[in-house]
Amino acid sequence: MISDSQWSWWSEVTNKKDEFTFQVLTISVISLMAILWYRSRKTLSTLPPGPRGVPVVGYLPFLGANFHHEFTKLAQRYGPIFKIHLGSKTYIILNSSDLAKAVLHDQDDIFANRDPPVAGLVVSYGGKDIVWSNNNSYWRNLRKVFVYEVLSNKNLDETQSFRRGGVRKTIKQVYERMGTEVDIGGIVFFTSLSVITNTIWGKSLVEDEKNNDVGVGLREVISKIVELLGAPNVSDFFPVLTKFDLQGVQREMKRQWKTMDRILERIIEERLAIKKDEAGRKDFLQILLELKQQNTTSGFSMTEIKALLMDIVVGGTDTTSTMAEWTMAELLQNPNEMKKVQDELEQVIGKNNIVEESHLPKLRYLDAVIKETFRLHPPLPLLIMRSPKLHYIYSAIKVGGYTIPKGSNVYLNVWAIHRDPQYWENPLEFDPNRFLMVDGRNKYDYSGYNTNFLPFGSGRRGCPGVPLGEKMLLYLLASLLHSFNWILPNNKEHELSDKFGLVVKKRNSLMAIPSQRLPDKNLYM
Ligand code: HEM
Repeated sequence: MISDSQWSWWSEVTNKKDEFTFQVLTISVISLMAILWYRSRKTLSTLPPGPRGVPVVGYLPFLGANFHHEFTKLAQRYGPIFKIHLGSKTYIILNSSDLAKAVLHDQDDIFANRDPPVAGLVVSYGGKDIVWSNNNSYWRNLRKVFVYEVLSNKNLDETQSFRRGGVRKTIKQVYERMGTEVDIGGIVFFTSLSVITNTIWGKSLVEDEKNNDVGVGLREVISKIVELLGAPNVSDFFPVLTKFDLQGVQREMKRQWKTMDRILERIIEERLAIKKDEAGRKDFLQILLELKQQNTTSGFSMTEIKALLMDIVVGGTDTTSTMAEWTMAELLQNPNEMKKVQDELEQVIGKNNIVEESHLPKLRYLDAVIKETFRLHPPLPLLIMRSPKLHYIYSAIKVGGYTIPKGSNVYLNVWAIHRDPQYWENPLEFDPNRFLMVDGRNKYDYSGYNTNFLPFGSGRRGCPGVPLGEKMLLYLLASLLHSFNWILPNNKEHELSDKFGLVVKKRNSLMAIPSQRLPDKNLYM
């Protein structure tokens, strides 16, 4: 038998061991908690700086209506990257070319999601289009088809005559109004709409007599859609309030979407009723319907076709016409530049000829003027908001040495980058020479490869409509400037202030008076 005394050493050791284990455990837990606390503090301390707001609403009450100006002022105080709380959401605002590169190029895949506004979801059939889909296989497929099968060089060449029709019609209309004040925004909008709809479905709603009222209505619908997409909406800042639709944005967008949807359905139905061999030359709609019938992986459903058409009509019309208006406004403000552009047109095209798309690659100075206008007035000054992919953990995403908090949205302040004296000498001066070729090479194109200049964004979410947008803009402006001389009305002050929205426009419409420039009046018919 073993006596109690024999066991006492064991019980002593065990007790001591327990005590030891307990101590080790306690130290481990405390250390672990300290490490976690330190790490969480470290993470917090690496969040970008930013203005303090008030509880619940954050910085909302202090932010003026022109977001791009406000963000630029805040960047001057807090530096090129700052965070801001608006309602229940956190936004990270990037204001430098290096930071743009970090997001658009170095971590492009991570930052290629969207956080669609309520209005965006309504107009895109619940996020079924390219603009508002997340970075997933559905979006990749839709975008691939759009870029390679719809907007290919071959298709753009084949649809050239449709665009020509739209522009020639405008020249005739302006000719009939020579000597009177013309609303430049109005005419360039109708022309862009006519050119876009011509390119998509071969005939223009604006020109077609039978559909005249539809053409006029369409302008209102598109303008309203773009306005609603850019309107600050309480439901976007406080998603829990979405069902109450306090400002009625969702309700109004549904109304506009229904009108557009009816128009698109009618056009598709009309097209389907025509036998394939009677449809004539291929426009975008024909290409999409044929892709649908092919039943391949790139085949489309009818909803996807409508969502894509919506992207093209809404995404292509307002941006292009806004840019055409800004360019005309800058040229009227800078008569020397206007003269240089018109001299070039005379040299390349001649006064006894009209502009054709084949002339466009030779119009170097006009191209530089348009790029300089894009620099000073990027139509989407904050691009379209990006969101980091959801599965990235809290501390994984870093930009400029700061942590991008989970669930935050990222705005790229292109407006600030385009006016930053670090990249642009005398940034507020209108000087197209910055965009002229040096040693046969142009430092800037629309790809956004050089992140000092990003009017179309860049990377995998950059604008896929560049080839069409660029062509339309050059063709339309070259035609208006070659056919007419333009002066400002005496009684109106000419100023270049802007008004924020998804597409930033001139605050006051540009009015100008055209006069005949070409000797032969047949060149206007
Ligand atoms: C002057 C003309 C235009 C300008 C300034 C412009 C500008 C832009 C910008 C800044 C973006 C966002 C890029 C980003 O988030 O990085 C964008 C996206 C987009 N644009 Fe354009 N755009 C123009 C014309 C067009 C045209 C003509 C089309 C259609 C034919 C078009 C279709 C789209 C689409 C579908 C997207 C969404 C891309 C995506 O999310 O993957 N755009 N555009």
